[in-house]
Amino acid sequence: MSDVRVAIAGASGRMGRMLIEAALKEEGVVLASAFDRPQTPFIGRDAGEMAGVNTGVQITDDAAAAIAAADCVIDFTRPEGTLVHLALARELGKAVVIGTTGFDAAGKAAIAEVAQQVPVVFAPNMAVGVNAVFKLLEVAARILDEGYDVEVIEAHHRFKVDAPSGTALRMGEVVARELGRNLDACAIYGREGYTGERKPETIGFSTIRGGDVVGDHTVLFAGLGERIEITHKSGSRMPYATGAMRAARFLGGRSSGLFDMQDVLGLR
Ligand SMILES: NC(=O)C1=CN([C@@H]2O[C@H](COP(=O)(O)OP(=O)(O)OC[C@H]3O[C@@H](n4cnc5c(N)ncnc54)[C@H](OP(=O)(O)O)[C@@H]3O)[C@@H](O)[C@H]2O)C=CC1
Ligand SMILES: O=C(O)C1=N[C@H](C(=O)O)C[C@H](O)C1
Repeated sequence: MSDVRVAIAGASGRMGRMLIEAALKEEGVVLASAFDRPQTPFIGRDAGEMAGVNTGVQITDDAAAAIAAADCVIDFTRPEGTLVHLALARELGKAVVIGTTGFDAAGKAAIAEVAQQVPVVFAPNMAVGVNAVFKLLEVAARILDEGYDVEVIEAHHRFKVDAPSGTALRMGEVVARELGRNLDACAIYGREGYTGERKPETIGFSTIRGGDVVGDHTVLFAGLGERIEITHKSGSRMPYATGAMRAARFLGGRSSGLFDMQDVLGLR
């Protein structure tokens, strides 16, 4: 199979930098372009500068030209930016890997619609370990289907803008699906004041924000007399970035369709 030429959106962001580094290392992937918003001070600088590498690819503020130069755009930015880049990818007939979290229902519907015309991987967490945890949660929920309260706890760095994390929400969705519940109806996002006793069918979410925590997620199944905790801790952003490269390679040769990392990793 031929190399996949990737365009990195949000090139100077935390994930953008990591994605550039991963693209330079990953076999079968070529860094075609990198772009960011016009106001960032990194426009015109070499995409590898922050990793101490000269790539010959300059960060541009011309998203359309950057996407046109690639087979696949990899986007970890913000929902509003991703939707603009997605529309450009559709016009230009390019594949899209979306790692951005925090979409509302309309944003998710827009992604599904574009995926009818171009291939898209859309996943809140591209790390292999987290995707393994999604499978472990299916098994745990099937076994612990009665008498256990489900709580999802996540911690991230102080700069994160959405809560709960996309990963925490997906964990809640996975467990709710296995338990035959609808997450929209049973989720409790934080508690305060006189809450009354916990309702057994609820799935609670707790969010911690602080310092430079890369990303920790725990799903707690709490029964009377025992507790089971399934935890994933990220020590680096590189597993997200290498997962995104796998996703870009997975899309090579596909003409349309909406996929997630479970598809990419063959875990479906
Ligand atoms: N799926 C996964 O595996 C992972 C997903 N994420 C998600 O990726 C996203 C980015 O995270 P992170 O890298 O930490 O964020 P950063 O804020 O560090 O980077 C975001 C980048 O996108 C740019 N940007 C912001 N708003 C827009 C916009 N409206 N249009 C175009 N570009 C924009 C920023 O530019 P500027 O600096 O000018 O604001 C910046 O370069 C988040 O949604 C996060 O939850 C993160 C890690 C893993
Ligand atoms: O913003 C982050 O940093 C992360 N965001 C993703 C999420 O919202 O789940 C993935 C990871 O937890 C890091």
